[in-house]
Amino acid sequence: MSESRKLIYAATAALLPSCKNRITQRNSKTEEEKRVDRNTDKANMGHGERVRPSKKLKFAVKDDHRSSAVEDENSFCLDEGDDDSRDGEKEGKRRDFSKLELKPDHANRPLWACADGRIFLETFSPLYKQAYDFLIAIAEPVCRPESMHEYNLTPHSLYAAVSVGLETETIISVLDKLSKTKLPKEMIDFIHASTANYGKVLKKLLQDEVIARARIVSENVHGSLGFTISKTAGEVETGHDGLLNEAELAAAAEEKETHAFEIDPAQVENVKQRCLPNALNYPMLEEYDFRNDTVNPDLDMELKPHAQPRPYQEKSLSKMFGNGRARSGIIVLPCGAGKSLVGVSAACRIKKSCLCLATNAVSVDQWAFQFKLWSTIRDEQICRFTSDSKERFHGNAGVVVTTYNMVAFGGKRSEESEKIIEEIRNREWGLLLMDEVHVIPAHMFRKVISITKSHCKLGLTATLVREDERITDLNFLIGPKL
Ligand SMILES: Nc1ncnc2c1ncn2[C@@H]1O[C@H](COP(=O)(O)OP(=O)(O)OP(=O)(O)O)[C@@H](O)[C@H]1O
Repeated sequence: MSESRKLIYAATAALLPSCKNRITQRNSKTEEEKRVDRNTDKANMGHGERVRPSKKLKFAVKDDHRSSAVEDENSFCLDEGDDDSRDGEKEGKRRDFSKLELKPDHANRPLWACADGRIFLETFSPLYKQAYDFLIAIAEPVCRPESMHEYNLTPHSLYAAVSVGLETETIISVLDKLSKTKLPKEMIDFIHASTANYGKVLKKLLQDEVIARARIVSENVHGSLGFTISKTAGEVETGHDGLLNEAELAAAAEEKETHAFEIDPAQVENVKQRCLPNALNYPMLEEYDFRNDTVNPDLDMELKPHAQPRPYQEKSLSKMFGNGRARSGIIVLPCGAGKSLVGVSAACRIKKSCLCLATNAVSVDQWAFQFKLWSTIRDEQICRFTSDSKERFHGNAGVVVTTYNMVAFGGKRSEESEKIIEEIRNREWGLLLMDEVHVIPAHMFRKVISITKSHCKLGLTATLVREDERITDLNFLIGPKL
């Protein structure tokens, strides 16, 4: 794999409840988006009920994770031995806000910020929209009854925030401005702990034997530590700029230096594992510097003029492409919100070969149709690979749409299928586009990820709620929620 693979590390301290097993869902206030929200409420949230995973599910996932290690161990979630009355008592304490110190003008402010990292947003506040945009950038949505929505600060949500250019102090000061109460010290400490080491950990990582061995030393490096150094302008997600003063904006937009080193593609999974909370505890983002990838041929494909991503689709894409590279991760949009256009837009920006994985042959046809509908891809550049359609694209680069099963299948294949799967295995894919990631078990991800070589992985889903215990950590296998 070429040198364009970049790994960006962010230090976090896992002190707060994990984002695992929580619903994440977009919200918006336009009429069109409200319609979409209603669909999602029905589909995912049991008509507006609070949706936390069942205890059974939580335990199953915990067990499943014993070796792959995720932040659940640091979670404030209730212990397995708790009975219902203790659950109720603890929940009661968690919901007791009487100790929070109200600011005099609290009525004008939309947020309640709690010491345990939970944040509640009043949906009737005039500042709702700005606060919503800001919270989506820094926290995980948990649930959204009609008048009060709940969010949670997590290590992953905070490292995603700093990695798109938000400064630690900006996060704290905007939260403070929006909060009805003085920000709890525990929350401030947590934000510092989760973000302080962002971008400063490469040296530390290289002290680890596994990671040091995985490193490829390139000639084009500077400085005694041998990192490649590049400069990018920090970016602030649009939508909450109005809440920041000029100094904060300037700080957030300041030019940033990125230090990087390359690792052996065969070692990617090992390096990721070393960075998990049970080892070095530096959760990782994976980025693809597609503009500087001269090894893989370009795919001549643009969005058609009628393809105009909606603001929330654009927002998801800007999180993925925020710093000029393509960041691996998961985009969560409600049913019917247009995930296909988001996927096609991502492929059109990267302009390299794209492998699109769907759950069944009908979806494969729909994805092939969506590529042709929204992009200028030529018929001979896109093909379907299912048990009924064994197509191959012409030229150096193209899009293959297939199913998870077709790629992961371990049994005997027809000669024709064998040739196609060989091509899929041998090619470097600019983008691995994965539909419906919430229903795909972890072992299937691991298999398709190990069989295929992709620079950027984008998962699409309407919900991150775990459907059953087969699904382990999507953050680890694909990337964080974007
Ligand atoms: N920006 C847009 N402009 C116009 N139409 C759009 C846009 N985005 C999506 N659509 C349309 O909205 C409909 C739903 O899109 P799509 O099937 O991609 O949704 P989805 O998020 O994949 O839904 P599901 O989760 O149900 O599969 C489609 O008819 C699509 O053409």
